[in-house]
Amino acid sequence: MKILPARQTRALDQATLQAQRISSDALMERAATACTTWLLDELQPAFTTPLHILCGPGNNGGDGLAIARQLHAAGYSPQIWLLPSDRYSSDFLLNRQRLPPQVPCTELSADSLPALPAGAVVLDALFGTGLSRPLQGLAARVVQHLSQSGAVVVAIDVPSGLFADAPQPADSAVVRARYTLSFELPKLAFLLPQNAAFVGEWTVLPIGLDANFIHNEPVDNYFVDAGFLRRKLPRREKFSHKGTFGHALLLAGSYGKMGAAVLAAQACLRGGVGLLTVRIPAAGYDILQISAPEAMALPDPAREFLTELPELQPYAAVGMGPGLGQEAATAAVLRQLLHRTPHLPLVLDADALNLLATHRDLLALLPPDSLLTPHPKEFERLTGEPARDDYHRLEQLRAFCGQHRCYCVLKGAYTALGTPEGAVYFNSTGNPGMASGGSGDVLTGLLLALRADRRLSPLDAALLGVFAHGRAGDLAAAQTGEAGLVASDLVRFIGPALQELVDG
Ligand SMILES: NC(=O)C1=CN([C@@H]2O[C@H](COP(=O)(O)OP(=O)(O)OC[C@H]3O[C@@H](n4cnc5c(N)ncnc54)[C@H](OP(=O)(O)O)[C@@H]3O)[C@@H](O)[C@H]2O)[C@@H](O)CC1
Ligand SMILES: Nc1ncnc2c1ncn2[C@@H]1O[C@H](COP(=O)(O)OP(=O)(O)O)[C@@H](O)[C@H]1O
Ligand SMILES: [K+]
Repeated sequence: MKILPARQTRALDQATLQAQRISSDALMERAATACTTWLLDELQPAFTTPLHILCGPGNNGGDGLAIARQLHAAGYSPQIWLLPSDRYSSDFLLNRQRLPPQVPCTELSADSLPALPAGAVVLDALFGTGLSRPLQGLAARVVQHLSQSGAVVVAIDVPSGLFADAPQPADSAVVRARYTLSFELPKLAFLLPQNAAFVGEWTVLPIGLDANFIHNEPVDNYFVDAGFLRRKLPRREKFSHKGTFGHALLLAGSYGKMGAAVLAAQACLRGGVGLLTVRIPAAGYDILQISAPEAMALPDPAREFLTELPELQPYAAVGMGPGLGQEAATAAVLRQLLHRTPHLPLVLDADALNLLATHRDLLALLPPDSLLTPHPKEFERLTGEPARDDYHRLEQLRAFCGQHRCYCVLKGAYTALGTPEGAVYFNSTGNPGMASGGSGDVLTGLLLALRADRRLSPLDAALLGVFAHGRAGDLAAAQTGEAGLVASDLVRFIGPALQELVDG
């Protein structure tokens, strides 16, 4: 799915009206119907639940008024609270007129705020994508009142006060929603950790906006769901052989961190690689042979950390990083690797990234289309500059990928994949159960397998790997629970996660 900035959302609105020859109030009615249906199906309030709808002066408020009419028709008793304004949108005014007289409608003021008992349901339809400045005065007072109540807040389109695709000043008043119901496409704001407390659980409700316009509109940001990846992972042909899927080399492990090498190796094998060779320090030889017998071990002459780069000729892709440590001799191995692999697909993670950050001249040696997988701290070391906020970090991601012509997987909830062209793809799978040691090593191994598969472009390999890794986490958590999830569980579910992508 594409992620459209607020200004393009308005153009999409207009394109839909023209393409479908409908009036703007008919589109608003669709949006309201989608929200009302969600409320009745998912929230299932009792007829006695106090239902308050806060309406602003624009089309977001218009949505709120239309939802109120629909809820009234369904037998509920919503109460409307209007934010006074000197200018109302025409569809707001139309829906104000259409409101049955039995629906109570009160103008908000500092002395007239709704009483909100715990358990009341409040629909926040104050401001949506038309927010042009931070909330102040009465609107801010209403938001504060809402935050202090124990009400269940459902934001319509966007929590009021939250910009859909830009940061707001610290301490701005923003609605803290339990649920956010957004139309057609997700907003960038929903995907950033700094907004989690405002957005709550978000859902995208399809309202039939013009697919043609969406298809043709250039964007910087994408949300990757299963539909987005349909048919990107080819099935294994009947007469394929292990050479078809590539021979990967993994450089990983150090004394005390051999498990990282094992996890990455197992994940690479489950990722469908044709052959895997693992370069581990000598002390890891038995450990690897016993825990990943399908992999070939190529022990380093040194016992505890890597000191020598093996011959690279046989390999289709090289991964380096998990459990590596940051010894000077290992940095020298990374340097040799970068010098000798101008055209070999590379996956770099963990200490390989930390070594890049401390030996910054190495960054210039990165072969084009290299794939880096930092978590936010590793990314900060790579850029050498702390991000001001999550939006700034995204700009750093675009700049970094552009400057070094690389793909960079910035890990976390909604992992963000940056491309050399400056696009960012947000992943939709995964869960907090994956926030435990070793999950990243599994990702590295899986990505290495997909980069060794010459059938896949660098972008598709990265998208598929990140998605399947998170999906494996979701499948695993369904059995283990989130707290009980460990990285080896991810390995067990890589196969099923990839198979889902093949089967579509
Ligand atoms: N395509 C779609 O997805 C569809 C979208 N639909 C709905 O339309 C919504 C967008 O509607 P919208 O453009 O009328 O903007 P909205 O957010 O209601 O507010 C604008 C008004 O608020 C004012 N204002 C702004 N900031 C302010 C502030 N801080 N403090 C005070 N005032 C402030 C602003 O005034 P101004 O900035 O001009 O001074 C203007 O009067 C969208 O979120 C969705 O709910 C659906 O109905 C159909 C399909
Ligand atoms: N809250 C979360 N939701 C979804 N995925 C998560 C979450 N927390 C962590 N992950 C995923 O788990 C992995 C953790 O990687 P990393 O931080 O490198 O761990 P480690 O170094 O311990 O292996 C990443 O792929 C990340 O996207
Ligand atoms: K809103």
